Amino acid sequence: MKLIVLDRDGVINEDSDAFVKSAEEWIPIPGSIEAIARLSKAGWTVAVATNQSGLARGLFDMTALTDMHLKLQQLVMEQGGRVDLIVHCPHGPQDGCNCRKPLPGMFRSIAEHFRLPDLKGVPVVGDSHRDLHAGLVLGGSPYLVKTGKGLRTLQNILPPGTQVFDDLAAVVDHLLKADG
Ligand SMILES: O=P(O)(O)OC[C@@H](O)[C@H]1O[C@@H](OP(=O)(O)O)[C@@H](O)[C@@H](O)[C@@H]1O
Ligand SMILES: [Mg+2]
Ligand SMILES: [Zn+2]
Repeated sequence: MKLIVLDRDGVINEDSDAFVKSAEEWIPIPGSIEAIARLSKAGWTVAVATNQSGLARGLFDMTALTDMHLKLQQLVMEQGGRVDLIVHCPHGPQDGCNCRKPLPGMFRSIAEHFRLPDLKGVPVVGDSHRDLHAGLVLGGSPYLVKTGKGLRTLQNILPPGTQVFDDLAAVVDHLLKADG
């Protein structure tokens, strides 16, 4: 199974230090929607794993989050692709959950959803260290993009084997070329 796991804010859509709180604020990064559709059409299964502490912080509610994800799905479907699974951590930093990246809970859920024992070799694309670390626990291959918080993340040591690309579109170009 050709599975990829994407972080959301800063990889698919523009991030904000003020959080992305509504569908109106949810703006795709140029090329990302088309990149997801290209993966889909090439037979890849696309999952998203996103920390959404804004829920715990009371900055937005589940209706707003659902609207953001419907917008994502709609835009990708208009390009002939689809997002197969979106999982989110609704908790805040102090809630002690096991799903908030860098903890691997969401990645375990994704593996279970697709009946996989782990995520060995599955590309995990993020803009923050926590995205890369969470995926590594199950054997994911880390990809850092320079969008979102990526340039900041690049200032510090990256997990061994991390591949760095300008954006999600460049990651997808690389993966589809390797697909042959
Ligand atoms: O990049 P993903 O995981 O898709 O989502 C990140 C967002 O949930 C927010 O995560 C927050 O981190 P804290 O939750 O406050 O540590 C901040 O970094 C916000 O700027 C950011 O929008
Ligand atoms: Mg992010
Ligand atoms: Zn959580």
